[in-house]
Amino acid sequence: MIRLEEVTLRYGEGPPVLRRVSCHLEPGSFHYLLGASGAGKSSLLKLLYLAQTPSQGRLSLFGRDVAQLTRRDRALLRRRIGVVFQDFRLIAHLSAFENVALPLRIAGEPDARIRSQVRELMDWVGLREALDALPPTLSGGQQQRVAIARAVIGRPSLLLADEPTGNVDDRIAMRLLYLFRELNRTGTTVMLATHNKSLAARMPQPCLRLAEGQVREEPTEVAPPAAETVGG
Ligand SMILES: Nc1ncnc2c1ncn2[C@@H]1O[C@H](COP(=O)(O)OP(=O)(O)OP(=O)(O)O)[C@@H](O)[C@H]1O
Repeated sequence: MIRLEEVTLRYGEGPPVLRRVSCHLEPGSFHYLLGASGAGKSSLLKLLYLAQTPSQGRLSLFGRDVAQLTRRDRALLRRRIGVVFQDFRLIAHLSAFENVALPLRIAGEPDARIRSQVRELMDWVGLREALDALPPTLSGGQQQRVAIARAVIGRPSLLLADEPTGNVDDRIAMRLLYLFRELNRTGTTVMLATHNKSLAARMPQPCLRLAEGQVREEPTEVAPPAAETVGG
């Protein structure tokens, strides 16, 4: 699904953000991408959604060397990737409903199916009341959930999410993790960049850690069971 071979990424003349990174992620896998602020998590995700190209080395997605893709191939491949951007990138003049519906409209789904699927998903992420709202009128956490719904509604082959639970409380964050896990169980490969190690530990999955330009696998942490309440 994702193969990096000796991939180096640098911006302009700056120091390398990734240094000769090699790794291979199987189709259907689910990884957390961990690392300190500035370690390069967003940069790695940008490579994977084809917003950056490796300065050196080879990146393959869905079995294709991305350096060999035509513009049309890149566009087609991107349609198979759902992305949750750190800054959401919602379309300000479209309602929350229409933002989420967008991938289905592009895919030419019939109106009735779009209506029912968007409503069901917006219910799940707790935004039933916000269907008609314009993104700038929503809170950061609500916008983040619209962005997540838009990224997953088309059941992408690959979901890349950059800090997708950064703006919501723990209860909603867990609900979103369940959503990602369900998507993964039906075949989507998931990579989720997060600072929130304790949340990740509550739904353990293999971890990749970025540090000093290198990616390494890290043992999966498991959260201790919640303390029992007195008298409960
Ligand atoms: N467009 C850019 N031009 C130049 N340097 C950049 C650019 N984007 C990122 N960088 C640099 O690359 C490094 C990695 O940044 P990146 O945003 O990938 O880290 P991150 O791990 O996602 O951080 P955070 O957790 O704070 O989002 C940083 O030193 C950053 O300054």
